[in-house]
Amino acid sequence: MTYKVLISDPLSEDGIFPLREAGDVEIVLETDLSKELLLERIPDFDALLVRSQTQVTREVIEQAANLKVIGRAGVGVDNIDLEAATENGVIVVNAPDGNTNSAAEHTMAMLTSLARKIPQAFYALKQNRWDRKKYVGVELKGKTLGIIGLGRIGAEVAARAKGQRMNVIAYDPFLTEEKAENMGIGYGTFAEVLQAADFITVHTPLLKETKHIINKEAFAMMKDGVQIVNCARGGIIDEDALYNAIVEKKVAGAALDVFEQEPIHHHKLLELPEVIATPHLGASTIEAQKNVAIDVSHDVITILRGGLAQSPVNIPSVPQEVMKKIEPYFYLSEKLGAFLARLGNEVVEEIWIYYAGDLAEIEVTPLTRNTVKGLLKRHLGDHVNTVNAAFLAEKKGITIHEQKTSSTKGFTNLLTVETKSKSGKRKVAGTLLNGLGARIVKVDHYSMDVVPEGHMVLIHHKDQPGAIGRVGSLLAKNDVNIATMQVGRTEIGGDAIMMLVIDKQLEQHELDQLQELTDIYHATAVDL
Ligand SMILES: NC(=O)c1ccc[n+]([C@@H]2O[C@H](COP(=O)([O-])OP(=O)(O)OC[C@H]3O[C@@H](n4cnc5c(N)ncnc54)[C@H](O)[C@@H]3O)[C@@H](O)[C@H]2O)c1
Ligand SMILES: O=C(O)[C@H](O)COP(=O)(O)O
Repeated sequence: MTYKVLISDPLSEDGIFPLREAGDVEIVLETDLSKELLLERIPDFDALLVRSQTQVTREVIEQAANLKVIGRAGVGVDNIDLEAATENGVIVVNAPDGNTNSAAEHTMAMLTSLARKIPQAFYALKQNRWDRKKYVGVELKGKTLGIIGLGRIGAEVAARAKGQRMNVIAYDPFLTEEKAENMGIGYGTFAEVLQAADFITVHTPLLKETKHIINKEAFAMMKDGVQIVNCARGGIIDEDALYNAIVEKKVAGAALDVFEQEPIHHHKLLELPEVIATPHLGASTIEAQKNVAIDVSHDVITILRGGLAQSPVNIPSVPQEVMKKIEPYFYLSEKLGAFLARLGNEVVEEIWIYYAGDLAEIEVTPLTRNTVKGLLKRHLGDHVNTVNAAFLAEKKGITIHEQKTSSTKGFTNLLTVETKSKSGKRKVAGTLLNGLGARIVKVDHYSMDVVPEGHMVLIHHKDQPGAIGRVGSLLAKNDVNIATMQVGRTEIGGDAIMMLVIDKQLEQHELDQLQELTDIYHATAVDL
């Protein structure tokens, strides 16, 4: 199988070597695609790799019939419609660490340039103006830097600003006084940081809650002559409010790497001499581009080959050590879900997934999603995956319960899946036998020992002499070879089940014939 990967923004050639070296990946490099061309091309691709330029809208995602993964070689995913990706089962991955250092260094470069008016002085010099009086700056030493958003980049900026002997004060919803103290910086509320700072730098993502957090009211709280840096996202600062605050001399200067609409043309903020700017260059270093391209390429290949991503954005990430523990149960969980889906045609209303033994000791949410995926796939097809399984179940009105129990029934690990529909409950349980792989060990209240794969027939019958023979003869007459057979009963002469593994898929008329046999109540074909 060859996976087709479209790279639609410029990515480091040195960084995409994992894709180049993969024998099962075909890369198509087409940057600067118009919206129309992207829509035309996208249905052919299994993966899309972007930076911040390509707008991966709902329309693009819905058009992308084969798309499994969108890789963002960088941090911000505001150019990707995450909701649409999740709904359509497309995994989004990013490279959150690879450009942190570059973005922090760029912020410091902007801060220093702002304080010393370096770009303005350089521009004057280029125009043959030797103007030493006009470009007198201020020192950073002893000034207070207010940081809004103390994540990866904010924290790196804080460390560097301390090196410049600045006082640092920060606000972040996850920052406590104690944490700030350990980092050797001050802690403040949003308002306190704005009030205390000589320079303010923002390092939050652009979210509903952070859109225009630096607005008219925020500027009013700041010191007169404050200087602002934004190397995070346009839209965190209200550009109109910033423009007015500069014109009114409330703000002495601003350094902007990002804008509300990019790319910008003839932006009014650039007409102000107090504003310096770069065209979204925070992550534009050889090192950062190589790092993010490597990280995202690895994740994209892993996902295409059915593995779990290191940095997923629209599904919770699973730490490596947890992944190692749950991976062996992945196959079993999906097969149990799929088995139950084929047991009946009733509308499932609720699903319970019980984890016992070794399974009760580990993080099981990914297994729950995988079980639900197995269950939904019968009717929803390959469109269902671990990203959208829970979402689709909810849409279909299925409530999912996940529970850890101590009831192992003598197994070292036991995964039990139960569904409830109007006509009652159905149950299947499975285990992973050391060295022998997955087994179904219970169907409803009957004990079993069956490998969950291939073509199976589950037959409910009356425990009577001859019932098994009649089934065997009929299948033989239809040239159906039986690979294995298991029989379970509750009491002698009572209800019983046969579970047959056969070498071919049964036709409907063969199933009908089985059901017509004496003492046979019902036969269900389960093809896994
Ligand atoms: N200019 C560039 O080229 C460039 C490069 C890399 C990253 N970025 C951008 O920089 C920003 C930060 O990236 P990061 O990797 O540090 O992200 P991060 O997720 O590590 O940190 C973001 C922090 O913002 C905090 N936050 C969220 N809402 C907040 C609020 N209302 N007030 C205060 N803090 C809030 C979060 O708690 C988190 O700690 C992102 O917007 C990212 O897209 C830009
Ligand atoms: O969010 C990011 O990683 C930065 O804004 C970098 O964006 P870019 O990859 O388009 O330079």
